[in-house]
Amino acid sequence: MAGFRDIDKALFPIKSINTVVQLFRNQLESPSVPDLALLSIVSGVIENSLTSRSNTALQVCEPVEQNNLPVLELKTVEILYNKFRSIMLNAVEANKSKGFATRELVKKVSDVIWNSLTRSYYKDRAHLQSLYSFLSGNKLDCFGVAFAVVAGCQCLGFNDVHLALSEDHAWVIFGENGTETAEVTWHGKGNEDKRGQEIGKGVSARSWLYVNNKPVVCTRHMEVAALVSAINPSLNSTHDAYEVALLQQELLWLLYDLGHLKKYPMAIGNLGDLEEISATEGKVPCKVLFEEAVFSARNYYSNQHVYPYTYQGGYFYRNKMYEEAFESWANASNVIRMYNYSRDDEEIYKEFLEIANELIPHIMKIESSGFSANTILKKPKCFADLLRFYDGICQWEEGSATPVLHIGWAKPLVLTISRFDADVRAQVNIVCDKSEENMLMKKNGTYFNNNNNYDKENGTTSNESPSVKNSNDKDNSPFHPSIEALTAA
Ligand SMILES: CC1(C)CN=C(N2CCN(c3ncnc4sc(C(F)(F)C(F)(F)F)cc34)CC2)S1
Repeated sequence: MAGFRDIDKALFPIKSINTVVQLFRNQLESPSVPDLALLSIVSGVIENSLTSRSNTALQVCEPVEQNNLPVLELKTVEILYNKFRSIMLNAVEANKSKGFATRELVKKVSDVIWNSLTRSYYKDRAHLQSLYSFLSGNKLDCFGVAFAVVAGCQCLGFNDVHLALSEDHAWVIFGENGTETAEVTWHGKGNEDKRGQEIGKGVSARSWLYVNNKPVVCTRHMEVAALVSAINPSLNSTHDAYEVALLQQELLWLLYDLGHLKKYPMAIGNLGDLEEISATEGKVPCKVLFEEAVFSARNYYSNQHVYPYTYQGGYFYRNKMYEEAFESWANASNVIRMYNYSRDDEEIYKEFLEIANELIPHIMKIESSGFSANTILKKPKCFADLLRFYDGICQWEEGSATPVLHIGWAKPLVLTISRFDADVRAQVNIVCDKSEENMLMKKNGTYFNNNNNYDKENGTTSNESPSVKNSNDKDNSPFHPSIEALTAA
Protein backbone atom coordinates (compact mmCIF):
# COMPACT_ATOMS: atom_id res chain seq x y z
CA MET A 1 0.00 0.00 0.00
CA ALA A 2 1.40 3.42 -0.95
CA GLY A 3 1.06 6.21 1.50
CA PHE A 4 2.29 9.13 3.52
CA ARG A 5 4.48 7.29 6.01
CA ASP A 6 6.26 8.48 9.16
CA ILE A 7 9.67 8.45 7.49
CA ASP A 8 8.24 10.83 4.90
CA LYS A 9 6.56 13.05 7.48
CA ALA A 10 9.85 13.23 9.39
CA LEU A 11 11.35 15.21 6.50
CA PHE A 12 8.96 18.12 7.14
CA PRO A 13 9.05 21.08 7.30
CA ILE A 14 10.79 20.95 3.92
CA LYS A 15 13.19 23.87 3.26
CA SER A 16 15.53 22.58 0.55
CA ILE A 17 15.63 20.87 -2.82
CA ASN A 18 17.79 18.10 -1.30
CA THR A 19 14.99 17.24 1.15
CA VAL A 20 12.41 17.03 -1.65
CA VAL A 21 14.77 14.69 -3.53
CA GLN A 22 15.07 12.60 -0.33
CA LEU A 23 11.26 12.38 -0.08
CA PHE A 24 11.06 11.18 -3.70
CA ARG A 25 13.91 8.72 -3.04
CA ASN A 26 12.09 7.36 0.05
CA GLN A 27 8.96 6.84 -2.02
CA LEU A 28 10.74 5.38 -5.04
CA GLU A 29 12.84 2.95 -3.00
CA SER A 30 10.11 1.94 -0.53
CA PRO A 31 8.94 -1.70 -0.53
CA SER A 32 5.49 -0.46 -1.50
CA VAL A 33 4.98 1.60 -4.65
CA PRO A 34 5.28 5.40 -4.64
CA ASP A 35 2.19 7.41 -3.68
CA LEU A 36 1.30 9.50 -6.74
CA ALA A 37 -1.06 11.86 -4.90
CA LEU A 38 1.56 12.74 -2.26
CA LEU A 39 4.35 13.43 -4.76
CA SER A 40 2.11 15.41 -7.12
CA ILE A 41 0.87 17.60 -4.25
CA VAL A 42 4.40 18.25 -2.92
CA SER A 43 5.86 19.13 -6.35
CA GLY A 44 2.74 21.16 -7.21
CA VAL A 45 2.86 23.28 -4.03
CA ILE A 46 6.57 24.01 -4.54
CA GLU A 47 6.15 24.85 -8.24
CA ASN A 48 3.20 27.11 -7.52
CA SER A 49 4.93 28.96 -4.65
CA LEU A 50 7.94 29.72 -6.87
CA THR A 51 6.16 30.59 -10.11
CA SER A 52 2.95 32.33 -9.06
CA ARG A 53 2.59 36.03 -9.64
CA SER A 54 3.35 36.79 -6.01
CA ASN A 55 6.86 35.54 -6.62
CA THR A 56 7.90 37.23 -9.84
CA ALA A 57 10.65 39.25 -8.19
CA LEU A 58 13.42 37.84 -10.38
CA GLN A 59 16.04 35.83 -8.51
CA VAL A 60 18.92 37.61 -10.19
CA CYS A 61 21.52 35.99 -7.94
CA GLU A 62 21.40 32.26 -7.22
CA PRO A 63 20.62 31.40 -3.55
CA VAL A 64 23.81 30.25 -1.80
CA GLU A 65 22.38 28.77 1.41
CA GLN A 66 21.24 25.19 1.48
CA ASN A 67 17.66 26.24 2.36
CA ASN A 68 16.67 27.26 -1.13
CA LEU A 69 12.90 26.71 -0.94
CA PRO A 70 9.99 28.48 0.76
CA VAL A 71 9.20 26.41 3.89
CA LEU A 72 6.70 23.62 3.16
CA GLU A 73 4.81 22.61 6.32
CA LEU A 74 3.55 19.06 6.95
CA LYS A 75 0.07 20.44 7.69
CA THR A 76 -0.25 22.00 4.22
CA VAL A 77 0.47 18.68 2.51
CA GLU A 78 -1.65 16.60 4.91
CA ILE A 79 -4.72 18.78 4.35
CA LEU A 80 -4.43 18.53 0.55
CA TYR A 81 -3.58 14.80 0.66
CA ASN A 82 -6.59 14.00 2.89
CA LYS A 83 -8.83 16.22 0.76
CA PHE A 84 -7.94 14.23 -2.38
CA ARG A 85 -8.46 10.91 -0.61
CA SER A 86 -11.84 11.93 0.76
CA ILE A 87 -13.00 13.21 -2.65
CA MET A 88 -12.15 9.80 -4.11
CA LEU A 89 -13.43 7.59 -1.28
CA ASN A 90 -16.69 9.50 -0.85
CA ALA A 91 -17.48 9.64 -4.56
CA VAL A 92 -16.61 6.13 -5.63
CA GLU A 93 -18.08 3.02 -4.08
CA ALA A 94 -14.97 0.97 -4.79
CA ASN A 95 -15.85 -2.67 -4.79
CA LYS A 96 -12.37 -3.82 -3.80
CA SER A 97 -13.23 -7.48 -3.74
CA LYS A 98 -12.69 -7.69 -7.53
CA GLY A 99 -9.14 -6.41 -7.23
CA PHE A 100 -9.05 -5.31 -10.85
CA ALA A 101 -10.62 -2.09 -12.13
CA THR A 102 -13.52 -2.14 -14.54
CA ARG A 103 -14.33 0.29 -17.37
CA GLU A 104 -17.20 1.63 -15.26
CA LEU A 105 -14.88 2.27 -12.30
CA VAL A 106 -12.30 4.06 -14.50
CA LYS A 107 -15.06 6.15 -16.12
CA LYS A 108 -16.49 6.96 -12.68
CA VAL A 109 -13.12 8.21 -11.40
CA SER A 110 -12.69 10.23 -14.59
CA ASP A 111 -16.17 11.74 -14.05
CA VAL A 112 -15.34 12.70 -10.45
CA ILE A 113 -12.28 14.62 -11.64
CA TRP A 114 -14.03 15.99 -14.72
CA ASN A 115 -17.11 17.26 -12.85
CA SER A 116 -14.97 19.02 -10.23
CA LEU A 117 -13.19 21.16 -12.83
CA THR A 118 -13.96 24.87 -13.18
CA ARG A 119 -16.50 25.35 -15.98
CA SER A 120 -14.26 27.33 -18.31
CA TYR A 121 -10.61 28.29 -18.03
CA TYR A 122 -7.58 28.61 -20.36
CA LYS A 123 -6.65 24.92 -20.67
CA ASP A 124 -3.14 25.48 -22.11
CA ARG A 125 -1.98 27.66 -19.21
CA ALA A 126 1.15 26.56 -17.34
CA HIS A 127 1.06 24.95 -13.86
CA LEU A 128 -2.25 23.12 -14.35
CA GLN A 129 -0.74 19.61 -14.34
CA SER A 130 -0.58 18.72 -10.60
CA LEU A 131 -3.03 17.60 -7.92
CA TYR A 132 -2.21 20.88 -6.16
CA SER A 133 -3.80 22.71 -9.11
CA PHE A 134 -6.80 20.36 -8.98
CA LEU A 135 -7.31 20.66 -5.21
CA SER A 136 -6.62 24.38 -4.84
CA GLY A 137 -8.06 25.72 -8.09
CA ASN A 138 -10.17 22.93 -9.65
CA LYS A 139 -8.14 23.33 -12.84
CA LEU A 140 -6.19 20.67 -14.76
CA ASP A 141 -4.69 20.44 -18.24
CA CYS A 142 -5.30 17.36 -20.35
CA PHE A 143 -2.28 15.50 -18.96
CA GLY A 144 -3.28 16.52 -15.43
CA VAL A 145 -6.74 14.93 -15.79
CA ALA A 146 -5.24 11.61 -16.91
CA PHE A 147 -2.67 11.70 -14.12
CA ALA A 148 -5.34 12.56 -11.51
CA VAL A 149 -7.44 9.58 -12.65
CA VAL A 150 -4.49 7.21 -12.15
CA ALA A 151 -3.68 8.78 -8.75
CA GLY A 152 -7.37 8.50 -7.79
CA CYS A 153 -7.46 4.82 -8.74
CA GLN A 154 -4.33 4.26 -6.64
CA CYS A 155 -6.15 5.87 -3.68
CA LEU A 156 -9.02 3.43 -4.20
CA GLY A 157 -6.63 0.50 -4.20
CA PHE A 158 -6.68 -0.32 -7.95
CA ASN A 159 -3.02 -0.94 -8.71
CA ASP A 160 -3.80 -2.25 -12.19
CA VAL A 161 -4.75 1.19 -13.50
CA HIS A 162 -1.73 2.81 -15.21
CA LEU A 163 -0.96 5.85 -17.31
CA ALA A 164 -0.38 5.31 -21.06
CA LEU A 165 1.40 8.09 -22.94
CA SER A 166 1.81 8.87 -26.62
CA GLU A 167 3.76 11.95 -27.73
CA ASP A 168 0.72 14.21 -27.47
CA HIS A 169 -2.00 12.36 -25.55
CA ALA A 170 -2.54 10.36 -22.37
CA TRP A 171 -4.97 7.61 -21.44
CA VAL A 172 -5.15 4.61 -19.06
CA ILE A 173 -4.69 0.86 -19.26
CA PHE A 174 -6.25 -1.49 -16.73
CA GLY A 175 -7.63 -5.02 -16.10
CA GLU A 176 -6.18 -8.41 -15.23
CA ASN A 177 -3.67 -8.43 -18.12
CA GLY A 178 -3.36 -4.67 -18.42
CA THR A 179 -4.80 -4.94 -21.91
CA GLU A 180 -7.96 -2.87 -21.39
CA THR A 181 -7.65 0.77 -22.50
CA ALA A 182 -9.81 3.83 -21.83
CA GLU A 183 -9.83 7.49 -22.75
CA VAL A 184 -10.09 9.57 -19.53
CA THR A 185 -9.30 13.10 -20.73
CA TRP A 186 -9.78 15.37 -23.74
CA HIS A 187 -7.36 16.05 -26.57
CA GLY A 188 -6.75 19.25 -28.51
CA LYS A 189 -9.18 22.08 -29.11
CA GLY A 190 -12.83 21.75 -30.02
CA ASN A 191 -12.76 17.96 -30.10
CA GLU A 192 -15.54 16.10 -28.34
CA ASP A 193 -13.90 14.07 -25.58
CA LYS A 194 -14.09 10.27 -25.96
CA ARG A 195 -13.88 9.49 -22.24
CA GLY A 196 -14.73 5.89 -21.38
CA GLN A 197 -14.10 4.61 -24.91
CA GLU A 198 -11.39 2.19 -25.93
CA ILE A 199 -8.28 3.66 -27.56
CA GLY A 200 -7.83 4.19 -31.29
CA LYS A 201 -9.99 1.55 -32.93
CA GLY A 202 -11.04 3.56 -35.94
CA VAL A 203 -9.14 5.69 -38.41
CA SER A 204 -7.35 7.38 -35.52
CA ALA A 205 -5.35 4.16 -35.10
CA ARG A 206 -3.13 5.24 -37.98
CA SER A 207 -2.61 8.78 -36.71
CA TRP A 208 0.61 9.79 -34.97
CA LEU A 209 -1.50 10.70 -31.92
CA TYR A 210 -1.75 7.02 -30.93
CA VAL A 211 1.82 6.13 -32.02
CA ASN A 212 0.71 3.00 -33.87
CA ASN A 213 -0.28 1.44 -30.55
CA LYS A 214 3.23 1.79 -29.12
CA PRO A 215 2.55 4.10 -26.17
CA VAL A 216 4.72 4.45 -23.09
CA VAL A 217 2.82 2.25 -20.62
CA CYS A 218 3.90 3.43 -17.16
CA THR A 219 4.72 1.58 -13.99
CA ARG A 220 4.08 3.52 -10.74
CA HIS A 221 7.72 4.62 -10.85
CA MET A 222 7.34 5.82 -14.47
CA GLU A 223 4.19 7.70 -13.43
CA VAL A 224 6.44 9.56 -10.98
CA ALA A 225 8.74 10.27 -13.96
CA ALA A 226 5.72 11.64 -15.86
CA LEU A 227 4.77 14.00 -13.02
CA VAL A 228 8.40 15.14 -12.72
CA SER A 229 8.60 15.67 -16.51
CA ALA A 230 5.41 17.71 -16.25
CA ILE A 231 6.94 20.08 -13.66
CA ASN A 232 6.94 23.47 -15.38
CA PRO A 233 9.60 25.94 -14.19
CA SER A 234 8.35 28.84 -16.34
CA LEU A 235 7.88 32.09 -14.45
CA ASN A 236 6.82 33.96 -17.60
CA SER A 237 7.45 33.65 -21.33
CA THR A 238 11.13 34.57 -20.96
CA HIS A 239 12.29 33.32 -17.55
CA ASP A 240 12.29 30.10 -15.57
CA ALA A 241 12.25 29.85 -11.77
CA TYR A 242 15.80 28.65 -11.09
CA GLU A 243 14.95 26.40 -8.11
CA VAL A 244 12.04 24.71 -9.89
CA ALA A 245 14.25 23.85 -12.89
CA LEU A 246 17.00 22.60 -10.53
CA LEU A 247 14.47 20.45 -8.60
CA GLN A 248 13.14 18.96 -11.86
CA GLN A 249 16.69 18.23 -13.06
CA GLU A 250 17.70 16.54 -9.80
CA LEU A 251 14.51 14.45 -9.67
CA LEU A 252 15.02 13.36 -13.29
CA TRP A 253 18.59 12.27 -12.43
CA LEU A 254 17.25 10.34 -9.41
CA LEU A 255 14.75 8.54 -11.69
CA TYR A 256 17.44 8.03 -14.37
CA ASP A 257 19.92 6.54 -11.87
CA LEU A 258 17.20 4.20 -10.52
CA GLY A 259 16.53 3.01 -14.10
CA HIS A 260 13.00 4.36 -14.38
CA LEU A 261 13.63 6.44 -17.53
CA LYS A 262 14.90 3.50 -19.63
CA LYS A 263 11.58 3.07 -21.43
CA TYR A 264 10.58 6.75 -21.40
CA PRO A 265 12.26 8.57 -24.34
CA MET A 266 10.61 11.98 -23.74
CA ALA A 267 11.71 12.07 -20.08
CA ILE A 268 15.31 11.32 -21.17
CA GLY A 269 14.94 14.11 -23.75
CA ASN A 270 13.65 16.52 -21.08
CA LEU A 271 16.70 15.73 -18.95
CA GLY A 272 18.90 16.30 -22.01
CA ASP A 273 17.35 19.75 -22.55
CA LEU A 274 18.00 20.69 -18.89
CA GLU A 275 21.58 19.35 -19.05
CA GLU A 276 22.29 21.36 -22.21
CA ILE A 277 21.39 24.52 -20.24
CA SER A 278 23.38 23.53 -17.16
CA ALA A 279 25.43 20.32 -17.14
CA THR A 280 25.62 18.28 -13.93
CA GLU A 281 29.14 17.28 -12.85
CA GLY A 282 29.93 13.59 -13.34
CA LYS A 283 26.85 12.76 -15.38
CA VAL A 284 26.62 11.60 -19.02
CA PRO A 285 26.62 14.62 -21.38
CA CYS A 286 23.37 15.80 -22.94
CA LYS A 287 24.48 14.59 -26.40
CA VAL A 288 24.54 11.04 -25.01
CA LEU A 289 21.13 11.50 -23.35
CA PHE A 290 19.59 12.43 -26.71
CA GLU A 291 21.18 9.32 -28.23
CA GLU A 292 19.78 7.21 -25.37
CA ALA A 293 16.30 8.61 -26.00
CA VAL A 294 16.58 7.57 -29.66
CA PHE A 295 17.81 4.11 -28.65
CA SER A 296 14.93 3.73 -26.19
CA ALA A 297 12.34 4.60 -28.86
CA ARG A 298 13.95 2.20 -31.34
CA ASN A 299 14.38 -0.58 -28.80
CA TYR A 300 11.06 -0.46 -26.92
CA TYR A 301 8.66 1.28 -29.30
CA SER A 302 9.63 -0.10 -32.74
CA ASN A 303 10.90 3.33 -33.79
CA GLN A 304 7.35 4.70 -33.98
CA HIS A 305 8.10 7.87 -31.98
CA VAL A 306 9.16 11.17 -33.60
CA TYR A 307 10.16 13.36 -30.66
CA PRO A 308 13.46 11.61 -29.77
CA TYR A 309 14.80 12.67 -33.19
CA THR A 310 13.49 16.23 -32.87
CA TYR A 311 14.99 16.54 -29.36
CA GLN A 312 18.30 15.41 -30.90
CA GLY A 313 17.93 17.55 -34.04
CA GLY A 314 17.12 20.61 -31.95
CA TYR A 315 20.28 20.06 -29.89
CA PHE A 316 22.45 19.76 -33.00
CA TYR A 317 20.79 22.84 -34.52
CA ARG A 318 21.34 25.00 -31.43
CA ASN A 319 24.98 23.91 -31.39
CA LYS A 320 25.51 24.61 -35.11
CA MET A 321 26.06 20.91 -35.88
CA TYR A 322 24.01 21.18 -39.08
CA GLU A 323 25.08 17.95 -40.79
CA GLU A 324 24.02 15.98 -37.72
CA ALA A 325 20.78 17.99 -37.42
CA PHE A 326 19.83 17.05 -41.00
CA GLU A 327 20.36 13.37 -40.18
CA SER A 328 18.18 13.55 -37.04
CA TRP A 329 15.42 15.39 -38.91
CA ALA A 330 15.57 12.87 -41.76
CA ASN A 331 15.22 10.10 -39.18
CA ALA A 332 12.22 11.92 -37.65
CA SER A 333 10.66 12.11 -41.11
CA ASN A 334 11.40 8.44 -41.64
CA VAL A 335 9.06 7.76 -38.70
CA ILE A 336 6.19 10.08 -39.63
CA ARG A 337 5.96 8.79 -43.19
CA MET A 338 4.40 5.54 -41.89
CA TYR A 339 1.42 7.44 -40.43
CA ASN A 340 -1.64 8.96 -42.03
CA TYR A 341 -1.97 12.64 -41.20
CA SER A 342 -5.15 13.35 -39.27
CA ARG A 343 -6.66 16.45 -37.67
CA ASP A 344 -5.44 15.22 -34.26
CA ASP A 345 -1.82 15.49 -35.37
CA GLU A 346 -1.47 19.30 -35.34
CA GLU A 347 1.36 19.25 -32.79
CA ILE A 348 3.72 17.15 -34.90
CA TYR A 349 2.64 19.02 -38.05
CA LYS A 350 3.79 22.27 -36.38
CA GLU A 351 7.06 20.58 -35.45
CA PHE A 352 7.83 19.58 -39.05
CA LEU A 353 6.61 22.93 -40.36
CA GLU A 354 9.05 24.78 -38.10
CA ILE A 355 11.95 22.53 -39.14
CA ALA A 356 11.16 22.81 -42.87
CA ASN A 357 10.19 26.47 -43.04
CA GLU A 358 12.21 28.10 -40.27
CA LEU A 359 15.19 26.04 -39.12
CA ILE A 360 16.41 24.61 -42.45
CA PRO A 361 16.05 27.94 -44.34
CA HIS A 362 17.97 29.63 -41.49
CA ILE A 363 20.78 27.09 -41.87
CA MET A 364 20.79 27.60 -45.67
CA LYS A 365 21.11 31.35 -45.25
CA ILE A 366 24.09 31.00 -42.93
CA GLU A 367 25.77 28.31 -45.04
CA SER A 368 25.30 30.30 -48.23
CA SER A 369 26.89 33.39 -46.79
CA GLY A 370 30.18 31.97 -48.01
CA PHE A 371 31.93 32.30 -44.67
CA SER A 372 31.50 28.67 -43.62
CA ALA A 373 34.65 26.80 -44.54
CA ASN A 374 33.26 23.32 -44.13
CA THR A 375 29.91 24.16 -45.70
CA ILE A 376 27.23 21.50 -45.80
CA LEU A 377 26.40 22.70 -49.31
CA LYS A 378 29.34 20.66 -50.55
CA LYS A 379 28.25 17.49 -48.72
CA PRO A 380 26.19 14.95 -50.70
CA LYS A 381 25.10 13.29 -47.42
CA CYS A 382 23.43 16.51 -46.34
CA PHE A 383 21.58 16.72 -49.64
CA ALA A 384 20.59 13.04 -49.25
CA ASP A 385 19.28 13.62 -45.71
CA LEU A 386 17.33 16.68 -46.86
CA LEU A 387 15.69 14.62 -49.61
CA ARG A 388 14.81 11.92 -47.05
CA PHE A 389 13.37 14.61 -44.78
CA TYR A 390 11.12 16.06 -47.48
CA ASP A 391 10.24 12.65 -48.90
CA GLY A 392 9.05 11.41 -45.53
CA ILE A 393 6.68 14.35 -45.23
CA CYS A 394 5.36 13.67 -48.75
CA GLN A 395 4.79 10.02 -47.85
CA TRP A 396 3.06 11.12 -44.64
CA GLU A 397 0.58 13.01 -46.81
CA GLU A 398 0.03 10.07 -49.12
CA GLY A 399 -3.09 8.12 -48.28
CA SER A 400 -4.15 10.69 -45.68
CA ALA A 401 -7.55 12.26 -45.68
CA THR A 402 -6.04 15.60 -44.74
CA PRO A 403 -3.36 17.26 -46.92
CA VAL A 404 -0.06 18.20 -45.31
CA LEU A 405 1.82 20.27 -47.87
CA HIS A 406 0.82 23.60 -49.38
CA ILE A 407 2.57 26.34 -51.35
CA GLY A 408 4.05 27.71 -48.13
CA TRP A 409 6.14 24.52 -47.93
CA ALA A 410 7.22 24.55 -51.59
CA LYS A 411 9.07 27.88 -51.68
CA PRO A 412 11.53 27.14 -48.82
CA LEU A 413 11.89 23.59 -50.18
CA VAL A 414 12.85 24.71 -53.71
CA LEU A 415 15.15 27.40 -52.31
CA THR A 416 16.88 24.85 -50.08
CA ILE A 417 17.36 22.23 -52.81
CA SER A 418 18.68 24.84 -55.21
CA ARG A 419 21.45 25.83 -52.75
CA PHE A 420 23.23 22.57 -53.56
CA ASP A 421 25.37 22.63 -56.70
CA ALA A 422 24.56 20.15 -59.45
CA ASP A 423 27.87 18.32 -58.99
CA VAL A 424 27.02 17.75 -55.30
CA ARG A 425 23.49 16.63 -56.10
CA ALA A 426 24.81 14.27 -58.76
CA GLN A 427 26.83 12.41 -56.14
CA VAL A 428 23.69 11.19 -54.40
CA ASN A 429 22.79 7.73 -55.64
CA ILE A 430 19.06 7.26 -55.61
CA VAL A 431 18.53 3.53 -55.26
CA CYS A 432 15.10 2.09 -55.74
CA ASP A 433 14.15 -0.22 -52.89
CA LYS A 434 11.35 -2.47 -54.05
CA SER A 435 11.00 -4.36 -50.77
CA GLU A 436 7.46 -5.66 -50.75
CA GLU A 437 7.19 -4.96 -47.03
CA ASN A 438 8.01 -1.34 -47.61
CA MET A 439 5.25 -1.11 -50.18
CA LEU A 440 2.60 -2.74 -47.99
CA MET A 441 2.72 -0.93 -44.68
CA LYS A 442 1.14 2.37 -45.70
CA LYS A 443 -1.65 1.11 -47.88
CA ASN A 444 -3.02 -1.72 -45.78
CA GLY A 445 -2.21 0.07 -42.56
CA THR A 446 -2.26 -3.35 -41.00
CA TYR A 447 1.41 -3.45 -40.29
CA PHE A 448 4.00 -0.72 -40.10
CA ASN A 449 7.51 -1.79 -40.75
CA ASN A 450 10.10 0.18 -38.94
CA ASN A 451 13.04 -0.54 -41.12
CA ASN A 452 14.99 2.61 -41.53
CA ASN A 453 14.95 3.15 -45.29
CA TYR A 454 18.23 4.88 -45.25
CA ASP A 455 20.66 2.11 -45.90
CA LYS A 456 23.74 2.98 -43.90
CA GLU A 457 26.12 0.30 -45.09
CA ASN A 458 25.59 1.26 -48.74
CA GLY A 459 25.47 4.90 -47.94
CA THR A 460 27.78 7.19 -46.23
CA THR A 461 31.22 5.67 -46.36
CA SER A 462 33.66 8.61 -46.62
CA ASN A 463 34.79 8.35 -50.26
CA GLU A 464 31.56 6.94 -51.66
CA SER A 465 28.61 9.23 -52.17
CA PRO A 466 25.65 8.47 -49.93
CA SER A 467 22.80 6.51 -51.32
CA VAL A 468 19.24 7.08 -50.29
CA LYS A 469 16.98 4.08 -50.43
CA ASN A 470 13.33 4.72 -50.42
CA SER A 471 10.31 3.25 -51.95
CA ASN A 472 7.09 4.57 -53.12
CA ASP A 473 4.19 2.40 -53.99
CA LYS A 474 2.88 4.63 -56.78
CA ASP A 475 5.35 3.60 -59.48
CA ASN A 476 8.76 2.29 -58.77
CA SER A 477 10.28 5.75 -58.49
CA PRO A 478 12.42 5.98 -55.34
CA PHE A 479 10.75 9.16 -54.12
CA HIS A 480 7.39 10.79 -53.91
CA PRO A 481 6.72 12.29 -57.39
CA SER A 482 7.20 15.87 -56.24
CA ILE A 483 10.60 15.06 -54.76
CA GLU A 484 11.47 12.98 -57.83
CA ALA A 485 10.80 16.02 -59.98
CA LEU A 486 13.09 18.16 -57.88
CA THR A 487 15.96 15.71 -57.96
CA ALA A 488 15.71 15.45 -61.75
CA ALA A 489 15.87 19.22 -62.08
C1 LIG B 1 11.47 17.85 -29.09
C2 LIG B 1 10.33 18.55 -28.37
C3 LIG B 1 9.70 19.59 -29.28
C4 LIG B 1 10.86 19.22 -27.12
N1 LIG B 1 9.92 18.99 -26.06
C5 LIG B 1 9.02 18.09 -26.25
N2 LIG B 1 8.11 17.68 -25.36
C6 LIG B 1 8.15 18.20 -24.02
C7 LIG B 1 7.79 17.22 -23.03
N3 LIG B 1 6.69 16.34 -23.40
C8 LIG B 1 6.43 15.28 -22.58
N4 LIG B 1 7.44 14.91 -21.76
C9 LIG B 1 7.27 13.84 -20.96
N5 LIG B 1 6.15 13.11 -20.92
C10 LIG B 1 5.13 13.48 -21.72
S1 LIG B 1 3.59 12.74 -21.85
C11 LIG B 1 3.05 13.87 -22.99
C12 LIG B 1 1.67 13.78 -23.54
F1 LIG B 1 1.45 12.50 -23.83
F2 LIG B 1 1.61 14.53 -24.63
C13 LIG B 1 0.62 14.23 -22.58
F3 LIG B 1 0.64 13.42 -21.54
F4 LIG B 1 -0.57 14.18 -23.18
F5 LIG B 1 0.88 15.48 -22.22
C14 LIG B 1 4.00 14.78 -23.29
C15 LIG B 1 5.20 14.58 -22.56
C16 LIG B 1 6.09 16.52 -24.69
C17 LIG B 1 7.12 16.69 -25.73
S2 LIG B 1 9.13 17.41 -27.82
